[in-house]
Amino acid sequence: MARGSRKLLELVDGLDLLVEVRDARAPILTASPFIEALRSSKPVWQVLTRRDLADEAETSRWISFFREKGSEAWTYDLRKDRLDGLVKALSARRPAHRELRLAVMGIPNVGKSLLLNGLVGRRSAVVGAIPGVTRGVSWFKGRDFLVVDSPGIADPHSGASVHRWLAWIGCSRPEVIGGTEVLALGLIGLLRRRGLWRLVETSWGVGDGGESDEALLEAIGRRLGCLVRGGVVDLSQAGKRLLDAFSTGRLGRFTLETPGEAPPWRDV
Ligand SMILES: Nc1nc2c(ncn2[C@@H]2O[C@H](COP(=O)(O)OP(=O)(O)OP(=O)(O)O)[C@@H](O)[C@H]2O)c(=O)[nH]1
Repeated sequence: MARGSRKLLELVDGLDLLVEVRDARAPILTASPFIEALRSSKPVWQVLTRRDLADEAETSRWISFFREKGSEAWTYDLRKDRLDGLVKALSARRPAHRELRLAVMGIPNVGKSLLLNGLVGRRSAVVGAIPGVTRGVSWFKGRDFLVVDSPGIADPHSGASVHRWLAWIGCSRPEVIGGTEVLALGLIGLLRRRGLWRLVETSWGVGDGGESDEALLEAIGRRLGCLVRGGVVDLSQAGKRLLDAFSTGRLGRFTLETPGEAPPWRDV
């Protein structure tokens, strides 16, 4: 087991609550199996980040889905929203004689740091060791709660398909699954299969006329001026521009999973 996960596991006993961060555009894909295993021993609340990048109606469905399963659930644009609702709900859980102790957890790059900052304000208010709770971790003080800093935990057992989907939404690096161009071609296939090509067409005016994925990547490169000497398209640069624009929401909002339906990345 990775050192970070082991440390967290030791910590969990001393915590009252876990706040799991997931990406609103793919809440099942970005779940952490490590946290799932702790669900029977600790309450787990969900925070779906990147509300601003996901389809609004789908996000409402996901929030209802989690609440129906008995978990508190919230969604935020962590770059802009105030976290008043979540902070109030956490404060209401404060035990009588001490602060509530919680951890913000999740896979890498889902927004844990921004959430922690939003919960505790400026991060300077570090609290010392808490008796009976593992040493060597940092605690930050919120209004009625203490939050422990924790590393991102990637699932060590997840396969190439999961990494590919995570990379498409910016939660894994392209190098992990074969490089920018391969990843971009895979994304083009996904956009076409799922009726999302309209995002590219609306933003960049590149239509899908039934040509190959490679030809579409070349058309994007040409449209964006990703050219090398002799007017040849730099496919790697074109792929990077497509991946960046999709994952950061510059092509528009999307959600890749629907509650109650089998996650699409399982079959690919
Ligand atoms: N648009 C948007 N971007 C977000 C949101 N939440 C996080 N981000 C962006 O996502 C990136 C990762 O956010 P972090 O808070 O660093 O994520 P993390 O989970 O702490 O990352 P690790 O430390 O790598 O595990 C940053 O570029 C954030 O600005 C959100 O709600 N909306």
